Amino acid sequence: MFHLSARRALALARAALLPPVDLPPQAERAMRAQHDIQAERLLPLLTPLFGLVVLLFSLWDWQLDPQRAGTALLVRVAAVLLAGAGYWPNRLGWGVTTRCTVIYFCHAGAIIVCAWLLRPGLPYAMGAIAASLFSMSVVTLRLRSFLAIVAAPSLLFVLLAAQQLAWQDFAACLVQYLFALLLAASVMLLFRRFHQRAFLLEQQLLHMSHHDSLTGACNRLYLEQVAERELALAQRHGRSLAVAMLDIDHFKLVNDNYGHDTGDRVLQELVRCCQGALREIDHFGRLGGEEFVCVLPETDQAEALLCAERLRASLATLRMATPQGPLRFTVSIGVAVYGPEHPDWPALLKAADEAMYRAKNDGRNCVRLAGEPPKQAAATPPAAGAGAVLQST
Ligand SMILES: Nc1nc2c(ncn2[C@@H]2O[C@H](COP(=O)(O)OP(=O)(O)OP(=O)(O)O)[C@@H](O)[C@H]2O)c(=O)[nH]1
Repeated sequence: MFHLSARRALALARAALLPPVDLPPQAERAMRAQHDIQAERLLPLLTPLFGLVVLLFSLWDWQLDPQRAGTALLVRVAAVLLAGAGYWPNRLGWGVTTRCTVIYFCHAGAIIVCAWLLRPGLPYAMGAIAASLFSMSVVTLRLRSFLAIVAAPSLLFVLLAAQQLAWQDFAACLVQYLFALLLAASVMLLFRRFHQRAFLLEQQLLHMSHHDSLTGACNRLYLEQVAERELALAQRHGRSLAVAMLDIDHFKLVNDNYGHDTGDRVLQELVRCCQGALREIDHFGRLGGEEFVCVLPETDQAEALLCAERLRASLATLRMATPQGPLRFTVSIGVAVYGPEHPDWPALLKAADEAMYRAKNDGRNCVRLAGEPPKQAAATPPAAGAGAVLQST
């Protein structure tokens, strides 16, 4: 039994000594915003809990000092009513810290004032006053906010204790209060550290579930979600949207002639190059194998063809060093533009796929547009030497 407790204490101490998590500022802001949302949801649920606590305190008041219990009850009820402004979202747009400051000031203030009013005095309520500090150590992840929340009730406590107590009792209460404050602040910092770790882990898991582990491009599932969202936005705002499907030409030959490792490097290099060539608002994902898709929001047909051609040309000029010498590869691209002929994601993807296969049939290393009449001039003429797309040079 003792052994278990010692191990637990050791684990706790080790957790407390965990090095701080170095979250980038943007992730730190996202974590705080996520925590604020959770805390905001929690606040209305606390109303019945604090209501019950007030009721129990009032019963205790009658037990301690029946003569002044009525006045104390009035103080407690007034505090509950005032605290209501913090429990529910209001039109003033108060943030979580402000709402917690109001709630804590009303409740802790009521405990302090009632203890001061009742005959046993403040030392009897030290346990409740100290315990109330800990409830605030989980509602914020910022030390500054925590100190701002507890500042006013702490000042009230010090003033009333100084007025009521003899010097020695005042000093003893102050030491207890400061000790509780220090512990509550440490709990808050520890809670923040655990929260940071959990957030970091969540972000890593999210990234893993959204991205292809080999290339780092979005995976099929995530790309579909993103594309559906972009399509809904395009539909709603009457904006254009295009999709380009890329397929590496004769990729099987790369694997057969250069090995799978080099094949993998080709896929990674393609993703790096395409991501570098696309805009921030574009999305690039791997459908599977050597097939990739670009979702291009706010892009019309002419822009999409230009973008696809730019990708094709920059990939065709890449030279990859391999043990067998430099390797170049090309891609065939099919472009489809959102419109009545392809009104949703599956239709758009199918159209881009068909256009891509037309590019393959037209000799590879070229761009084709969905819905383009077969006899019409090609959007991009097949590049020189497109028949033998994969070459060692
Ligand atoms: N190295 C590597 N190869 C892959 C991966 N996924 C699929 N492949 C290979 O990609 C090749 C695709 O070959 P095919 O579907 O015949 O297409 P292709 O050779 O590119 O021919 P075309 O598309 O007609 O130009 C297969 O040899 C697969 O094994 C991967 O993650 N890494």
